[in-house]
Amino acid sequence: MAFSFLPELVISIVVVHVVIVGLYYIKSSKNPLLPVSWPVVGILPSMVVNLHRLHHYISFDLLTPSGHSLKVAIASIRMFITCDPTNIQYIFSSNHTNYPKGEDYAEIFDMTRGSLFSADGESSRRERANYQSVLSNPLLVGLMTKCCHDKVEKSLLPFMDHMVRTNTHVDMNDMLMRLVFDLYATTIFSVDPAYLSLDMPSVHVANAMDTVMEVGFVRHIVPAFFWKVMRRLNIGPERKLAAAQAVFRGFIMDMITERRKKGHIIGQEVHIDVLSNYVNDKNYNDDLLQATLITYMIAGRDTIGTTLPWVVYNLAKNPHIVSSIRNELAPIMSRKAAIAGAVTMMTFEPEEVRPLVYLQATLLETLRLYPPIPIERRSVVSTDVMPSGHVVCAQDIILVSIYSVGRMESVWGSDCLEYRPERWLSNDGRQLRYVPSNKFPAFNSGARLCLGKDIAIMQMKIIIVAIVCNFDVKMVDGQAIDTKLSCLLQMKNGLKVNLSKVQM
Ligand code: HEM
Repeated sequence: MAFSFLPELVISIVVVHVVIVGLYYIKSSKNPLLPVSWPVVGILPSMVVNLHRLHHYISFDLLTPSGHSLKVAIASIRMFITCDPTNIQYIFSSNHTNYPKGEDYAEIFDMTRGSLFSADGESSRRERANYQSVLSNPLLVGLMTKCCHDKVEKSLLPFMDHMVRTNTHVDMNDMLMRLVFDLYATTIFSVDPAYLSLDMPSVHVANAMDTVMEVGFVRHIVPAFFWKVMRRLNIGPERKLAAAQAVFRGFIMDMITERRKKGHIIGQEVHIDVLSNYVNDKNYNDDLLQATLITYMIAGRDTIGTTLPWVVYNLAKNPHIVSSIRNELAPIMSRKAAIAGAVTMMTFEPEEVRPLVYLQATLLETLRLYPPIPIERRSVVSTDVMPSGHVVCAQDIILVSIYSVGRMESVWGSDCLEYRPERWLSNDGRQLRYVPSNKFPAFNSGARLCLGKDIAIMQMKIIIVAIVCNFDVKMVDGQAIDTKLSCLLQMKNGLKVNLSKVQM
């Protein structure tokens, strides 16, 4: 009892220590942005000073000057940070069994414990096989693309049209996040929460998902002892996380309960959603079922929902790329117009968008510069030597900066910081160039490669062509486009745009 305040006292002492060292560091350093490793706290002060530009700091202040890989300490945590493609190949493919996600990872993302998201070894192979079989079922894939097409036609385009008619500017980040949440709730549970509708309902479950990723990020960078103490005391970010987890879990549990009550048949139709593959499977108890469905929501909603606003942002900044996409669409549009006559707005079917290589190059270029999962974390089982010559020791943490790989001059050339979809195309512009996943790890690399890549590309194509073909998008002046501190590369303050209709 007498020591019940001890954890808070320890936290306070450490926070004060870090702040004093940080202030001293800013005052004494000629350039406070340059990293210095301090005794006890390591690079923590320089990282704290640079948190607002973390990914740039990792890429250009840490990795570029050190030849793309370095060992650092953040307080008591030993880390090896890399973006070197030969190391990536080694970590994710050639010697991947020595670099699992690890127990720390499962603790950080405790909501997903047991599911593929945080599993390693045999259980990850078993779970991965199940996900693979669900996500390659042609009926489900068909449903996912059809549902995307329907959502675009019935929710997205009417919403955007309304914004034009009422001359209201739109937060594209918010709008697309709502759309993608609806899309994934519909394909996973056959329930459409209609987050994207004119009355703009509260998006508390989507907000809770964002909080999970924001506090997950804090758990990555502070020593486990601190966040566990905060969790126990239910203070600070951990208090926020506990509330968010309750909302997210509550939503998932409601979906499961509802399905168990109503069964698989609605009217004459049998559900072919994700939930129907698991709900009667005896290998999935309630906890594992919940964790699995949470993983599906995160895998689809977080990634596509994070990427789409960056696509729109880059298109708004590059009108010549919008023209190139429209040129690629022109033959399909005139064919459709000849059949349907004059239409006010157009949508596109999966078969129509599949061959559009310039559009695909635009999506890949966005993922190169703005990967929704900017950092991958792995642990080290036993001491080993990386291809770059660095020795990593058991218990070290490995951070692979996917964000940095996309901005490496040695991989992408001297124009690596330019947004240029053409770099993905063959000389005649008709085919996509192959880039191995260790040089383009936005969809991960090796044994744990993303299982939803093709679905994601198809859905993003359907959504982006509908926007590009029907609307002109102009960014509202004077806004700072920034990223959140999160495990995802989400926009911090949204993306405000003005819309106008393209005359068909
Ligand atoms: C822009 C879209 C997407 C991107 C950039 C992306 C990227 C990634 C990345 C980086 C990972 C590895 C994550 C980790 O190490 O934990 C991953 C894993 C995974 N993704 Fe995606 N993803 C996208 C969309 C999707 C979609 C739409 C689905 C399914 C509907 C999906 C299903 C999965 C699954 C099941 C895994 C786990 C694979 C494993 O751990 O073995 N992804 N994805």
